[in-house]
Amino acid sequence: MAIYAVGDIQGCYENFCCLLDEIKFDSSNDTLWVAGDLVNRGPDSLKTVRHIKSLGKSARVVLGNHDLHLLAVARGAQSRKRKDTFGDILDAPDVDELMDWLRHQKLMVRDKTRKIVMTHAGVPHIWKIKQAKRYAKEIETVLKSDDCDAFLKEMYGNTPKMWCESLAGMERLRVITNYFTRMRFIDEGGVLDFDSKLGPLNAPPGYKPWYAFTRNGSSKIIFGHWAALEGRVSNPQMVAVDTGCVWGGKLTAVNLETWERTSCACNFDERASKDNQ
Ligand SMILES: Nc1ncnc2c1ncn2[C@@H]1O[C@H](COP(=O)(O)OP(=O)(O)OP(=O)(O)OP(=O)(O)OC[C@H]2O[C@@H](n3cnc4c(N)ncnc43)[C@H](O)[C@@H]2O)[C@@H](O)[C@H]1O
Repeated sequence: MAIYAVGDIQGCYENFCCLLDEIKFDSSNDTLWVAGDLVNRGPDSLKTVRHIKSLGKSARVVLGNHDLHLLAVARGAQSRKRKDTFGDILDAPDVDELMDWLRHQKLMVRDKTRKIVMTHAGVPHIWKIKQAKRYAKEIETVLKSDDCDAFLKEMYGNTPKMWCESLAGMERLRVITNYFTRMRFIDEGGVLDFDSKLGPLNAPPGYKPWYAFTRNGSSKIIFGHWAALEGRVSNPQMVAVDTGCVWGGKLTAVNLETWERTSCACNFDERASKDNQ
């Protein structure tokens, strides 16, 4: 009865299968926490989503920025970008079923007994875990509702850059989405930076990696999103699981009881494939 967390798969289906074999994942006994960005940039988004969906209750999934972007494109709220590689999903006969499943996934999952939470990008120090769970629910609720398309259309953008409890409507939903799915560097007051995607030593002046701020409480936070971290963070309370599979790195699973890491080297490099075009 093991629990594993896996980082950004981004359509690297072969590596995903290799990793499941490597950890001897048994869906009738084990649980897989999937830290978001199931799709895009990699070669097999369709197979990846179908497989994770087929795991049923054995998989607990949070949505990443690429998953939300796929939903927006599939539902006609946004146009497809040149670099998007999820055309296999858009053309699939079961696209509606898959997208319906996707929009019913979470922004944050929590195991209160084990004191573990997972979101795609992290949880800012300005929010307590209980508060964050409430904000995640606001997005989950709108995704499942008839307002889903209106939300996906207005979701894009970098403003507001900072949380304020009095925010309402789309501004509130957009900033919550950005903390959960796009955050890397923030400042003491919680202002988000959207420019730097490099490693933690490249913080813009006045900013730090979100996980470097002290937070109260003992919950461990599992997150993906930030490939340049290569799965390493300075704070033992945080567990980074994006090891840049789609960028020529590895796909990693972390056992959430023993904290042992298992990785499969990638056989696809998005950067190399771009260079060869
Ligand atoms: N509310 C919203 N507003 C706006 N857009 C929204 C949105 N919601 C969803 N989106 C969508 O989000 C998508 C992402 O946009 P982008 O931000 O353009 O996507 P990206 O560069 O591929 O970043 P990614 O999120 O994949 O991060 P990663 O760390 O893996 O990769 C980042 C970089 O790190 C580099 N990298 C990887 N490994 C590294 C390493 N080991 N060392 C250094 N750099 C590394 C890579 O080369 C890469 O350039 C777009 O489709 C956009 O439409």
